[in-house]
Amino acid sequence: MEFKSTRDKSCCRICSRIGHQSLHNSVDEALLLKRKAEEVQFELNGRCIYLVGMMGSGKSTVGKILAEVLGYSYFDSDSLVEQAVGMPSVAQIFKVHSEAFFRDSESSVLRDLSSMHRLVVATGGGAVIRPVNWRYMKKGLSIMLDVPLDALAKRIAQVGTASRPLLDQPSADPYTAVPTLNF
Ligand SMILES: Nc1ncnc2c1ncn2[C@@H]1O[C@H](COP(=O)(O)OP(=O)(O)OP(=O)(O)O)[C@@H](O)[C@H]1O
Ligand SMILES: O=C(O)C1=C[C@@H](O)[C@@H](O)[C@H](O)C1
Repeated sequence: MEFKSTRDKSCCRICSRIGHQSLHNSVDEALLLKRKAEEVQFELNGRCIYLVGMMGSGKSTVGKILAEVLGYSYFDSDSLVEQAVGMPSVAQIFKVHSEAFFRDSESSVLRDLSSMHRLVVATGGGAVIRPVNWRYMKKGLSIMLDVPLDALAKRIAQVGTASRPLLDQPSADPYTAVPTLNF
């Protein structure tokens, strides 16, 4: 695969509006990730990749890049649960049913995925708390995205906590709530 340099004049005109350094950092990170994926492609031998990590740790962002480079299909397990339950959001599933109901459905989704090949799966932030989920994920390769809590809180604060059932409490702001989650 050929990588086109983005450090040309038109790129920098865009950067001058949205923050040159941060855009170049994310381009560099994506490029590095693509190169690493190419390196491990043949050793994977079709095994699935499960991305685990706290909410906002970058599982979807990284997962889509990995899937594209590896020629894998990308799935988000939260979205699959929403489809299976027939509800538009995790927040609604928690509210109408319960977290336990959501977790049961999440385990069924992971069980079904575990019999497949050539998938990159972005798991839900809380998928790691159930041992049975690890039994399913062990059939592939699991990768933890370990992001410092203050960076996570900053990312979550940028989009708000309304769609985040575990953080959407009257007293909770992400800077104090994220470190209290027991994952
Ligand atoms: N390496 C990174 N550096 C800075 N910001 C990032 C990085 N990766 C992702 N982000 C940003 O963090 C936010 C969350 O990313 P993303 O949706 O990929 O996380 P996630 O782990 O899939 O979240 P969730 O599990 O809650 O769905 C997004 O706004 C994304 O642009
Ligand atoms: O958005 C949220 O608040 C959550 C979504 C799912 O990933 C869950 O796994 C997580 O525990 C909470």
